[in-house]
Amino acid sequence: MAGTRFSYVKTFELPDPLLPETYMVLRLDGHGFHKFSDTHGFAKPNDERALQLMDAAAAAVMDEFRDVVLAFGESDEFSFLLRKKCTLYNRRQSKILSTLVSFFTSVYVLRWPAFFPDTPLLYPPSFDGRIVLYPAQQHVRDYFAWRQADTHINNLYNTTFWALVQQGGQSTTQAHETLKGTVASGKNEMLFSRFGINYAALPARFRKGSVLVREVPKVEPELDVDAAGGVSETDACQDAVPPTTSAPSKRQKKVVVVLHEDIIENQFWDDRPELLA
Ligand SMILES: Nc1nc2c(ncn2[C@@H]2O[C@H](COP(=O)(O)OP(=O)(O)OP(=O)(O)O)[C@@H](O)[C@H]2O)c(=O)[nH]1
Ligand SMILES: [Mg+2]
Ligand SMILES: [Mg+2]
Repeated sequence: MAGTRFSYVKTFELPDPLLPETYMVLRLDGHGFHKFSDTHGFAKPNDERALQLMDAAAAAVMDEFRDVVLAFGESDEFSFLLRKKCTLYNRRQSKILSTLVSFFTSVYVLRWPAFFPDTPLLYPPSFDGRIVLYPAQQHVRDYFAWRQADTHINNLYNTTFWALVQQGGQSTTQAHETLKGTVASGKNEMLFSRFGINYAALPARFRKGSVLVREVPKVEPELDVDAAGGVSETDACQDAVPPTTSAPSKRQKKVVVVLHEDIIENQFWDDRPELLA
C-alpha cells in the first residue's frame, strides 16, 4: 500500500526503542485472577497445579526466547530478565512486550488441560505486562529480592489467614481482624501453637516462589513429562539431554530448570555470574 494517499497514517506510529545496554525486566500478571482462581476452584492459599502451569508457561517462554536468562514466579505473576545486550526486535518495547505476554498466555491455555484435567477452562485468562529498565546490577538484584520478599510476606499472611478460616473456624472478616497488626514472628507462632503448622516446613515452592534458569542438569533429568507434557518440581523443562551417568561434558545441553531457592542472598548470583554479565 506504500505510496497511496492513505500511507501517511504510518507516520503516526512512533518508535519505542528501549534504552540500550540496560537490563530489561518484563513482568506479567494475571488479569482478575482473584475471580479466575475462584471460578476454577484453585486450592487456597496455594494451588500447586496452578503454580506448576505458570512455571510451564514461563519455561516455554525461555525455550522460545533465548535472551531471557532468568524468570521468577509467584501467585499469578512472572518476571523475566532479558540480558543487557539483548537486541530482540531491535529492542522495540511494544513488540517485545506483546509477543512475550501473548506467547505466555497461549501456552497457559494450551497446557491447561495437562494441569487441570478435571476442570474445564471456563473463560479465557489474560495477562497484563510491563517492561522496566534497570541500569545497574544492584537494581536487578534488588528487583528480584523485592519479588521474593513479596512472595514470603503474602504466603505467610495467606497461610495464617486460611488456617484461621479453614481450621480455626473463623469467618474471613474475623481472620482479617485477628491478623491486623501482627508481625511475621506472631504469624509463625500462631501457625505453630494453634494449628501445629511449622511454616519453614511448608513446600519451598510456596515460600520462595519459582526460579527458572538454564543449567546443565546435575543429575539425569527426570523426564516427568506427562501425557500432555506437564512438568514437575525441579525438572528439566526444555529438551532434555540424553541420559548419561558420566560427569557433565561439553556436549550436554543446558535446559530450563525450576528451582525454589533463595535469590535474595549472594549465593544464587555468585554461582551464576552469567546472569548479570
Ligand atoms: N486460591 C488461590 N488463589 C490464587 C492463587 N494464586 C493466585 N490467586 C489469586 O490471584 C490473586 C492475584 O492477585 P492480584 O494479581 O493482586 O489480583 P487480581 O485479581 O489478579 O487483579 P489484577 O492483577 O489487578 O487484575 C490473588 O489475590 C488470589 O486471589 C492460588 O494458588 N490459589
Ligand atoms: Mg493479577
Ligand atoms: Mg498478582
